[in-house]
Order: sequence, then C-alpha cells, then structure tokens
Amino acid sequence: MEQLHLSPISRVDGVITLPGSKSISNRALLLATLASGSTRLTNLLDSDDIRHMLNALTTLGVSYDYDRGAATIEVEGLGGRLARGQQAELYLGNAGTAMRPLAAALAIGSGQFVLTGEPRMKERPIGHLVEALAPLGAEIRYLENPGYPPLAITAADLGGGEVEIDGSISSQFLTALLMVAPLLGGSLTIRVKGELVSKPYIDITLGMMARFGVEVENRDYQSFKIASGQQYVSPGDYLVEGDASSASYFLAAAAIGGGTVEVRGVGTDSLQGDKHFADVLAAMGARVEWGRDFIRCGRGTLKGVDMDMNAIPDAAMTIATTALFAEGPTTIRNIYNWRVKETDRLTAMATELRKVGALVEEGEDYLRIEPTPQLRHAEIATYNDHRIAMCFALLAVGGQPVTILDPGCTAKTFPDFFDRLASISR
Ligand SMILES: O=C(O)C1=C[C@@H](OP(=O)(O)O)[C@@H](O)[C@H](O)C1
Ligand SMILES: C=C(OP(=O)(O)O)C(=O)O
Repeated sequence: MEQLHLSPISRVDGVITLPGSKSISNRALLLATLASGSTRLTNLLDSDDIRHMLNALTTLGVSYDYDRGAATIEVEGLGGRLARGQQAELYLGNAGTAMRPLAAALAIGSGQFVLTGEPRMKERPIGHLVEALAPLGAEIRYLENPGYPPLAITAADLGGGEVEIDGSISSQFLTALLMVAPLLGGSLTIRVKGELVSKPYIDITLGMMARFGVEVENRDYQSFKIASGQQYVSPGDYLVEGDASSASYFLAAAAIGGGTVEVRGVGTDSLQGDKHFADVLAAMGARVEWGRDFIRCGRGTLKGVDMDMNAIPDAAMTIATTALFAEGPTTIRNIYNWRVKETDRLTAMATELRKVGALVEEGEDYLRIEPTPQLRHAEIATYNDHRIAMCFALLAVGGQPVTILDPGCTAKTFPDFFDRLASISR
C-alpha cells in the first residue's frame, strides 16, 4: 500500500483557491440536467464523486461539453425527467451525493435501472429514501441486503401527493426527494420524521433549487411543500462555490501552525453550512476574519470545546485532530451518523487518535478527545476515507511527523490535497 510520510511543517502561510464544492457540483449537474435550457457550470470539482455523477449522466444520454482543464462544463438541459424508457446499470462508487439523488430521479422517470457502487456503498443505508418513494408508486427492489444498495428500479411516471421521510440518518434522502419533487405529476408535501440531521445541507438544496427557478415552502424543516406547475429553468451561468469542507484543513492548519492562511471561494455569502467550521475555530481561540468570498485564519492559543456538531458533520472531523493541539479536552457531540459514512468514522477516528497518544472516549454519538503533551509517530490507517487522510495531515503542521497510509483516497473529493498543503508549508 502506498504511504506518505509527512515531516514536521514549521509554519503555514499563503492563499488557497478552493476547488469547487462536492455538494454543490453534484447538485448543479443534476439540476442543470433537469432544467430547460443549457447551463454553464464553472469551478466544477474534478474528483471521484463528480466523475461518478458525470459517468452516470453520460450513460443516461445527457449531453454536455466538459472542459476539464478549465473546470467548466456546459450541460444541455432535458427540460424535465431524466431517462425516459431506458435500461441502464450505473456504478456510483461511494458517492452519496450521486447515489441518493439519482435513485430518486430515476424512480420518478420511466425505465429500468440498477444502481450500484463500491463495497462500502453497499453498507450505507438508503432504506429511508426508498420508503419515502414507495407511497408515490415507485418500484424499488434491494438486490443484496434489504435497506442497502444495489437497487433495482422499475420506474413509471409518478404523481405527487404526501409522503413521510425519516431524516435521522442522512439529510441526503430529503435532498433527493426535494430535488425531484418538481418533476412529479402533482404537488408534493414532505413530512420529516425524527430529528433531521445535517440540516444546513437542506439549505444548500433549497438555495440551489431557487436559483434554478423552483420555490419550496419550508415549514421549519418539519414539512416542505413543492407546488405543482413549477419547472427547473437554467440560470445560464452558475459558479460553483469553493468547498467549505475542504477549506477546513487549511484553516485548521493556520490555527495550529502559525502564519496566516486565506481560503478563497467561501465566505459569508456561502450556501454551505461547513463555513461555520471557522466559527468553531474562533471559539477555540483562533483568529478568524471573514469576507464575502474568503475566510482568513491565524494562530491563536487554542482551547478545547464541547459542542454539538451535527450541522457540520464533515468539517467536525477536522476539529477532532485540531483538538490534539488545544488545551483541555474537546467533545464533539451528536455525530451518530459518522457511523454510516465512508467508514464508521466514530470508531475509526477514535482508533487513529489513540495511536498518536490521545486519550479518547468513543460514545454512541460523541467523541471526547483529551490531548496529550507527548504525541507520537503513527501510521494512520485511512479506511478509504478521504477525510481521515486529510485531517490527520494536521499532525505534521503541529510539529509531529506522521505517516498517512493510502493517501490517494483523498481522490473522492480532493485529489491534489497534499500538493495544496505543501504549497502553503514553509
Ligand atoms: O447533501 C450533501 O451534499 C451532503 C450531506 C452530508 O451527509 P448526511 O446528510 O448523510 O449527513 C455530508 O456528510 C455529505 O458529505 C454531503
Ligand atoms: C460523507 C461524505 O460523503 P458522501 O457524499 O458520500 O455522503 C463526505 O464527503 O464526507
């Protein structure tokens, strides 16, 4: 297995222009496909998760003109439902943002489809989405284990109505349902059961649907109504914001390592909830400055925090390694769904943090990290989880050499992460 040895980095300084947001790139590709007119997306992320969405769209006959070098794509909108009367098998890797929305988009169209992915995708639940689509008349079968991909979808144009969806495991199910709602035969009311997790991702969905011309009535995230007669219309040009989750590694590097780092592409104007990662760093003692389109961070004397991080599940992993350089313990709460992401992130993070010497308590839905003055070198297993590879790189910034196993796993969302980190390392 490949490994990357990171020597201590004495200081970070500089500017990072962020790659496009994964969440926004995959939503934008689907919305541009469903809209009338063609859409030019700029700053599209180039990573595995986006490639899986693009491959699926190609298989489904969607036309686009992709200039990979320029991170720009022009998508020919269908002006309505995807894939009428086709048969196709789609391989979606481990991209939740492709699997969940495409399952919904295909279930409400017409044709026969198989949706599958890598082994971990087959362990990531999708039952709540399937259960929500069933009352509308969607026929979806589980090909291996009940509640999990691969799925066989036999689609027959669906009408609207009222559905319930369980929001307690992943917000992506609700996102999927919201995005396809305007394509149903009638209006749709969605009631959310259970506590809705990862809520800010729903704001990304609603904000982007609005940009493509569809309004959703949001009753306090407990129910949503999408009136019939609305259609997605291309906004013409759409600039994909920088990825706020990817920004977290560089902002934390500055907080830990000294110097000043500015990330460009996210700021106060951002749609992404993960921009609030910078507020957590500020609460820990880092110096943070905001602009509409940038966040700048500098070192502070860091202290541990005890916070509910349900709203920033991805960036919260960066807090877990930042906590190693703070004074006092840090507790990251309400993160049960870390267990159903790229790996069981609660167990994986606890295991790897212990390897470097931290005292860690792994709860059912929380992690408590007690830093140690005596960090030690470790080979960090990454479990095919890009975020574990990226957040453990922060050890080097804190002066502790570290070896990252399978560093190539960052390709899911950030293929050149380690080069970008090197570019600000002094
Ligand atoms: O909608 C999205 O773009 C995402 C939602 C979150 O997932 P959950 O809603 O499953 O927590 C997040 O972790 C994921 O990386 C992207
Ligand atoms: C949870 C993640 O990915 P996915 O979109 O596959 O859910 C992630 O990127 O951290």
